[in-house]
Amino acid sequence: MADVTQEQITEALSTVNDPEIKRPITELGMVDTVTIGETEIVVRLLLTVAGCPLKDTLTRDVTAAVVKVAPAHTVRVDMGVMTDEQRKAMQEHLRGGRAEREIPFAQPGSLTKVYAVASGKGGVGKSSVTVNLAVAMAKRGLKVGVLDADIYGHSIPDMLGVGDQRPTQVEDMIMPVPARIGDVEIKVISIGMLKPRRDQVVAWRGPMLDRALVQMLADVYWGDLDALFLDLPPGTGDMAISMGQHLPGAEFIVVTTPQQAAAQVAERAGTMASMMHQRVVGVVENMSWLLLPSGEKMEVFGSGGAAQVSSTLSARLGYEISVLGQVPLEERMRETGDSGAPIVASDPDAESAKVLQQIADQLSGRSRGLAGMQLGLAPAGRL
Ligand SMILES: Nc1ncnc2c1ncn2[C@@H]1O[C@H](COP(=O)(O)OP(=O)(O)OP(=O)(O)O)[C@@H](O)[C@H]1O
Repeated sequence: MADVTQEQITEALSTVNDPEIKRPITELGMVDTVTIGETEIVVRLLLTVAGCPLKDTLTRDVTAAVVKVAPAHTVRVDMGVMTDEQRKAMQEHLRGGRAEREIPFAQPGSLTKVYAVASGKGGVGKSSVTVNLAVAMAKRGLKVGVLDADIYGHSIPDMLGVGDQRPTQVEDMIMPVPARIGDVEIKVISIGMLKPRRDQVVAWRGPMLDRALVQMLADVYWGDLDALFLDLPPGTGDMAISMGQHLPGAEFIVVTTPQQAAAQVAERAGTMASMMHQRVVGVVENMSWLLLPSGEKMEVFGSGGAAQVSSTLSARLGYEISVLGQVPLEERMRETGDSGAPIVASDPDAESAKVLQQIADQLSGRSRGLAGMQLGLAPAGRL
C-alpha cells in the first residue's frame, strides 16, 4: 500500500471549507488529529458547537478530500467540540486581529459598497427591491450580504426563503444565514432573527435599535463582501440616525411609488440621508404601472413620483440624483416574493425583473468601495 503522509492529508484537508464560515477547516483550527493506520485514516474534527447541523456535509467533504490522496485507505471522521479557548482563538482569527465590536464596513480601507434602501412609507416594495437587487448582483458574481433592519416588516428572510432559519452563534460571533437562490448564495441577517421568539413584536427605541444595528454589523461574520444591502424601516426614525453614525460611507437608494403622497415622504428619507452626510445614489420607482392584456399601461398609483423625488432631491442636495428605474406592478413579483424565490432569479424575463437587473447593472458598474464615500461624521470612539 502506497504510503501517505500527514502533510498530504493536511493539504487535502485544507481544501475543505467549513460549510457555514466558508474558510478552510485547517485554518479554523477544526482539525484536531489525523491518525494514519494500516488501512484506515481517522480524522478527528472539532465542531464549534455540539449538534452542529452541518456535520453530515463536513463528513462527506472531508472523506472525499482524504480519499483523493489516499484511495487505498478507508476514512473515518470523528467529531469533538471545541473548548471555549479554541472557540475564542477561532473568533480572533476570523476577526483578523481586529478589536472586538469594530464595524468592518466603517473602516477606512473597506472595499464593500454599502447600500441602504430607504422609503418614506411602508408597503412601497422596499424589501422586494432590496432582495432583487441583491440577488441580481450576486448573479453577476459579486459577494453580497443583506441586513434586514426593518423593525416593522423584517420580511427579507421570507423573501429569500430562509424565514425559519436562525443564525449559528460562535461565542459572541454570529454567522449570517446563507440563502441559496438558484446557483448563488447571499448572506442574510435580520433583526427578526435576534428576537427570542419569531412572533415577538419589536418595540425598541433609540439605544436598543442602535445596539441591534451594531450587533448586526460588528458581531456578524460577514467575511469579504462586495456589496451589503440594508433594508431600513420606512421613514426617518432612529434606525436611519444610527445608520448614519455607524456607516458614514453608506449610500442610499430611495424607493417610492408613483403616488405624490409617497414621493413627498420619500423625499424626507433622502433628505435625512444627506443630513447624516450620506450620499443618495438614486431613486427606484416601484409599482409604476400594470400592463393590461390590451397592452395598455394602467397607472394604478398615478405617475411622476420618482421624477419628483429625483428633481427635488437633486435641487436640495446639490448633485444629480437620477431615477434608476421604474418597476411595473406584476403579479409574478408578489408571488415570487411570497415563495422566497426573487423574480430576478426565478423569472428573469419578466418585465419587473428586467428593470431590477438593469438597476443592479448600474450599481455594479460603479467602482467597488471608497469611491463616493463622504468624509465627515467619523464613527466616534464608542464602536
Ligand atoms: N412591483 C410589484 N408588483 C407586485 N407586487 C409587489 C411589487 N413590489 C412589491 N410587491 C408586493 O407588495 C407587498 C409589499 O412589498 P414589500 O414588503 O417589499 O414592501 P416594503 O416597502 O418593504 O414594506 P414594509 O416596509 O412595510 O416591509 C409585498 O407583498 C410584495 O410582494
